Amino acid sequence: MDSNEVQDNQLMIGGILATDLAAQYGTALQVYDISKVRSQIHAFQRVFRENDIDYAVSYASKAFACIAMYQVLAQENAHADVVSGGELYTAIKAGFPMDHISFHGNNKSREELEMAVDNHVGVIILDNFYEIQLLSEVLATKNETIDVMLRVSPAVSAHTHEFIQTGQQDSKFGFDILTGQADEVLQQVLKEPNMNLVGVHSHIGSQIFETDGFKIETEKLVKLMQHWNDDFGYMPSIINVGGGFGIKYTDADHPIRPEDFVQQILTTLRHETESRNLPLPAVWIEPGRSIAGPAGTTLYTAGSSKDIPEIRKYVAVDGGMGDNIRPALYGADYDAVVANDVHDDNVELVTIAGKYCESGDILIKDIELPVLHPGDVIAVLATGAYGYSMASNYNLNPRPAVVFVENGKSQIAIERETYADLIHLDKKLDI
Ligand SMILES: Cc1ncc(COP(=O)(O)O)c(C=O)c1O
Ligand SMILES: N[C@@H](CCCC[NH3+])C(=O)O
Repeated sequence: MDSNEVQDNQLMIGGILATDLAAQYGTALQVYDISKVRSQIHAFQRVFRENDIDYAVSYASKAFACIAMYQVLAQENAHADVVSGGELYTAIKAGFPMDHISFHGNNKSREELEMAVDNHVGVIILDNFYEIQLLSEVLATKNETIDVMLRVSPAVSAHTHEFIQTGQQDSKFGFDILTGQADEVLQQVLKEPNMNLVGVHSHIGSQIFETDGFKIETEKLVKLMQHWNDDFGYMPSIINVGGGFGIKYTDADHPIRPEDFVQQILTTLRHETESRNLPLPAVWIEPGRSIAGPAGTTLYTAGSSKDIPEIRKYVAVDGGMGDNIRPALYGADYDAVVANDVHDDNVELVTIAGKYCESGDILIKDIELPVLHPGDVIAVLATGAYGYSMASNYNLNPRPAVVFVENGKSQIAIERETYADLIHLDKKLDI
């Protein structure tokens, strides 16, 4: 952990004592140090500028989105990709510039497409043939035109958990290159009178540590550009390489910096386009985890414990799989500190369990922490991506509050759900 974040053995987040945040807002609490969000966006933007390549840093909303997050993204001139009417609605309510939105999804509904067209989103990323038919009808009815990209599946198997691989040939996303679907869709879309094809998209997966997959992906996209130009007279002006840059969760992870993945992609792109005598396209990226993940910390309060001699000591916290499903879903590992006692020689091996009625509700298995007492604040680190955004109300537990901190100031971004919120859609039976 960054030593600047510890003062007098106390964890600081964005210049504020974590224990003060816990006391002020309660736990479980999702905290974002917004300066980290900003600086990662800047780092991505800098790489493009240094390489003199036209770009968009399009944050993948699915990692974590709320009105305040879209406001920060807009302040930093980032784009955003949305994958649902709900994400689009939230961006609209935040006043996010619609021309900076890319609309993704492998089964967009007619209503979602109408919403995207009515709000003039920047680009719709087409994923399947049915969607083209729907969008074509929507555009004709409304007499509108829109920019589109084609999502292709490049047959790159990234080295990551199989649940979060997406670029392999056997994937539900995008048009397959190898079987000729990508060529077929290209010809179809070029004939669509109301669609303006601006580029090609692919995404190979998430939490990737090796650069090889991105290099192969870029080579394949350039090869596809050349093939489309030679055989169909179409040259994409944008290639969107998706996201997936891996981050450090524990000391076992040794990722390169997220912006260094982009440098590798740009170096490959320049080499490939020059050797084929092709124009350099603009490059769009869609980082989610690398922007939101390291900026997030979840604060919990330690409660009960159960010591099974010679077997394991469990310490339970006031959250768990409802606010972070990743350990249960992917076997994901996290690191944690005791916010009110970061460095202490008196440590013990414990397992941090959640409060949900599920044996698999374990946040961290076997971690050495200073001896815990009820009331201690445990901070689980790097929880900013796919934590709150995948949260549930399992066991009818309210979802935590989300707080943004920066330069010593904190502000609620999402209120803690109340019990009343939990039942606000319920109807009493009258039969
Ligand atoms: C199409 C697309 N773009 C971007 C992302 C963001 O990926 P990550 O959060 O790993 O950067 C995802 C998620 O895997 C995705 O499916
Ligand atoms: N939810 C996944 C990533 C999903 C990526 C979406 N395409 C995770 O937590 O790692």
